[in-house]
Amino acid sequence: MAGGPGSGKGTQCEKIVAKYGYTHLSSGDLLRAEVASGSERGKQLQAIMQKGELVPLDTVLDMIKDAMIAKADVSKGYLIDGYPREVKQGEEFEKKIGKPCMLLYVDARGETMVKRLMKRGETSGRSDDNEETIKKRLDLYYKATEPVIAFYEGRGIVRKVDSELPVDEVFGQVAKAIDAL
Ligand SMILES: Nc1ncnc2c1ncn2[C@H]1C[C@H](O)[C@@H](COP(=O)(O)OP(=O)(O)OP(=O)(O)O)O1
Ligand SMILES: Nc1ncnc2c1ncn2[C@H]1C[C@H](O)[C@@H](COP(=O)(O)O)O1
Ligand SMILES: [Mg+2]
Repeated sequence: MAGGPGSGKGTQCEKIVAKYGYTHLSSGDLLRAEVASGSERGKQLQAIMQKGELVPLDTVLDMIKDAMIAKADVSKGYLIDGYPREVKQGEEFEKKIGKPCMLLYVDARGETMVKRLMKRGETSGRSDDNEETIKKRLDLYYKATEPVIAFYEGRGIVRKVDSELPVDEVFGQVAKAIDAL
């Protein structure tokens, strides 16, 4: 699952899990759980996320790998949200874990994403849902993460959905892409 901050990745993942039963792993959620644990590593991660920067590749890949292994016996398939955030992360995933069968690209305009995150910030409790950090996350998305989409387009596995539409209509496009797998 790829898309900018606030594009609707988490929203669509919830609906995918409800319909298809895949194991949803969100790199952001895994990192926030580590922060919430109060560990020393969590404190370092919090400082990075608060600035809208990316945490080190090894940290996030190890967390995803451990979470995948923990569900290996029961999983019908994995839905990974928020990873890869840069091309190098995609390459390392393939070396250490395997090749993805599809990249769902949740596409929304920058202005839409900012509006959604400012609104979400009223209730989310996420320390990175503030104007300054949102701007940094968006800039980093365009610089580091958009090239990931081009990388997988070269493999023919990108399916783009229009996340300017209402949630259920976006999900209609998502379901069509998954059903064609
Ligand atoms: N299609 C949509 N139309 C209107 N609002 C939407 C739509 N999809 C999501 N939202 C709302 C729900 C949230 O309050 C907010 C951000 O959605 P969310 O799914 O949390 O984004 P995300 O997971 O891509 O962001 P992040 O990368 O910050 O975690 O926008
Ligand atoms: N794949 C990732 N690599 C580095 N840093 C990450 C990754 N996924 C999440 N993060 C950090 C940086 C993000 O701004 C925050 C929040 O992630 P989100 O997907 O928006 O919940 O976590
Ligand atoms: Mg999310």
